[in-house]
Amino acid sequence: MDRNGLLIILSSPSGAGKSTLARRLMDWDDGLRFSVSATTRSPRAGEIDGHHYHFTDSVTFRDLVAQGQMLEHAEVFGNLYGSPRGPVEAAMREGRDTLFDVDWQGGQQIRASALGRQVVSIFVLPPSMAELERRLRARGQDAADVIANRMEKARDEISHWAEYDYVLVNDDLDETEARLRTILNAERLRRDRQTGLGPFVQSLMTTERQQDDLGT
Ligand SMILES: Nc1nc2c(ncn2[C@@H]2O[C@H](COP(=O)(O)OP(=O)(O)O)[C@@H](O)[C@H]2O)c(=O)[nH]1
Ligand SMILES: Nc1ncnc2c1ncn2[C@@H]1O[C@H](COP(=O)(O)OP(=O)(O)O)[C@@H](O)[C@H]1O
Repeated sequence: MDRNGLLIILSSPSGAGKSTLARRLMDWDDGLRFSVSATTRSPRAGEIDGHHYHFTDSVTFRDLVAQGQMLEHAEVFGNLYGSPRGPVEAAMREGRDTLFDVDWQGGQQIRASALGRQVVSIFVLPPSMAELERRLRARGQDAADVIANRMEKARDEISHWAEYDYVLVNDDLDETEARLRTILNAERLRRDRQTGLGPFVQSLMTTERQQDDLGT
């Protein structure tokens, strides 16, 4: 395929809504591939191994890193997280766009490696810190100390907002999803302009020249 797959990075402080938004984007567009991360964190209730994350132990995780099998990796909230390289490279060969749910460290590493591809990075902000905490509690997945730790780290994550191409305040979920779709549609047009339109434009210009040659 001659189309270049986009690398789409979604980051936010924990609880701002990026997993929810990522899921909605995947439901909207079945051409998009989600990069399933590996992590040493324990599964939450309802999380499926191989779907939400590849759950693993730290020895295995470090082996994968040593073998160069991680496109990027980082320690977040005391656990290791990383994006396996193989599925991303396969998606790129197929010309498919890949969506990453990673923290700011992952974002920086993907931008730096980039695999020669167009990178689109999006940072999601909560409408307020009080609403962020309310969402973490309402999610009902984490113990009080885990939530406190995530709130403490939220400002560090937010401090990296300016490194991103787009910054969205996730107040109304439908509205934020609509904005994400707009971003994806526009970035795909930009990609097609760069990679797919050259021969077409060339053919238009050649047609015109042939008409000139016939004196029309
Ligand atoms: N660098 C990096 N960060 C990741 C990866 N997967 C998840 N994260 C980040 O790790 C943080 C914690 O993720 P998680 O434990 O699922 O908690 P949640 O964000 O509150 O749902 C989030 O900021 C994720 O974006 C990854 O593969 N690499
Ligand atoms: N715009 C929104 N308004 C209200 N609740 C939201 C919104 N976006 C997400 N949520 C809820 O907030 C909680 C945290 O969202 P989640 O997607 O798990 O965040 P993250 O992946 O960034 O940690 C979930 O319970 C989710 O349903």
